[in-house]
Amino acid sequence: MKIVVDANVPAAEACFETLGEVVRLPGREIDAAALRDADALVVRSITRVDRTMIEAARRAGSRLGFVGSCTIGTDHIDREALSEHGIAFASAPGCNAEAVVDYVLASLLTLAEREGWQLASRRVGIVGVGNVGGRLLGRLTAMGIDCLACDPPRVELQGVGRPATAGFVDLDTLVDACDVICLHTPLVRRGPHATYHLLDAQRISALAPDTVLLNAGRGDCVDGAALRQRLAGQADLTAVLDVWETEPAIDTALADLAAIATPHVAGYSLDGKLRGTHQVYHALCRHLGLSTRLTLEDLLPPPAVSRLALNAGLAPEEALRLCLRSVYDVRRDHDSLRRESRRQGMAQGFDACRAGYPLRREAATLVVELGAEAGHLAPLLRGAGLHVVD
Ligand SMILES: NC(=O)c1ccc[n+]([C@@H]2O[C@H](COP(=O)([O-])OP(=O)(O)OC[C@H]3O[C@@H](n4cnc5c(N)ncnc54)[C@H](O)[C@@H]3O)[C@@H](O)[C@H]2O)c1
Ligand SMILES: O=C(O)[C@H](O)[C@H](O)COP(=O)(O)O
Repeated sequence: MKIVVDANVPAAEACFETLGEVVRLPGREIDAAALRDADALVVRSITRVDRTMIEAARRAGSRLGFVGSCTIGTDHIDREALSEHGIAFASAPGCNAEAVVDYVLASLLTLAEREGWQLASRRVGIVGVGNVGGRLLGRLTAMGIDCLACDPPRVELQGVGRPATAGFVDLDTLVDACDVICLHTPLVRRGPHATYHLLDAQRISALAPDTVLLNAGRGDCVDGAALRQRLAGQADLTAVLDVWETEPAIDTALADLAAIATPHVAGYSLDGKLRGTHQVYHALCRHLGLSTRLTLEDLLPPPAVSRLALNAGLAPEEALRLCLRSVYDVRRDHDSLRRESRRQGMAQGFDACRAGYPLRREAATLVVELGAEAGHLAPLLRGAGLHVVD
């Protein structure tokens, strides 16, 4: 059994060599020829597994029977074509959702520090309330932050056994009423809830001055040219962009105008990536009728920083910023994209930052000890997802 695996999939040998021969290839170079004698393909989101590729592989005699994507997003996969060719598919729902929420909190706390405001004074609008948006809503609400949510497909599906959507609003209401807008929608090109350019030129021009717009869903959900125009012309918005149109050759002018610009790494915690690999390994074992031998715990090392002790003297948001930065500092990712895109050009710099991504863990891996005088920090820190012990 031959399994072709994207070179950026961590722990691929540990997982997939228990099932067959593993062949590693750069994700952007995996094509039909690479699949000629493959039984399974394991990718992340940069390999386009489309009809042309699948049909060319089949014409070349490929016996490909399984495709797995170790990611949440699946817009790079033509699932209809896979199913027509009898190829099983699995993705990794929710795998890196906690990491994306860490990214959002780290970004908002960084902006608040830079611009001199408090997160507690802002109303946050969340668009797309699935694994990522739902966790974000949960953490922000637990932190006492005022939130609005928008998810029309979820509202349509509500009923027995589905999470409540009472209080959800439509997108224009959310855009009107929120100081911070966080996009966590998948890329859907067609249909009643299409998200392609969900934030189009009209909605971008309707954003109130001082709005923070954060996109960690998919780049195509925002009209990048319209956003660039607004940022260049009025300079009254703050953009936090992790995802972009035309990655990795993204709009350099837009990246320069964004307050925080990162190379599609919001979900790049080690925990999130390994969870993605493990979910796909699990699915491939099931597909082959085999039992799994490895648990996620077998793959995860202990965190480099696991404990922090806080005493009196820190304001609540300052304490939270300090704790989150000890697990993840978004400024490092922003700086490395600036540096590498200048050094190597945007497309190569973008991919280099991702391929050489430093070790990052999730907020939940940090234990925060609070001294007797710091007990009042507990609700905010716990709400933000940290493991607090008094
Ligand atoms: N930047 C990153 O590193 C990163 C990491 C993980 C996921 N993502 C992206 O974020 C997306 C969301 O992730 P998730 O795990 O929450 O997915 P999910 O499928 O659990 O949730 C997506 C939610 O968006 C909603 N939605 C769909 N169309 C909508 C619309 N028109 N308006 C409002 N809401 C809409 C869905 O109903 C669903 O509740 C993924 O599809 C992926 O593209 C990016
Ligand atoms: O969809 C996802 O899970 C995320 O966008 C994920 O972080 C993508 O990672 P990549 O495929 O870019 O390595």
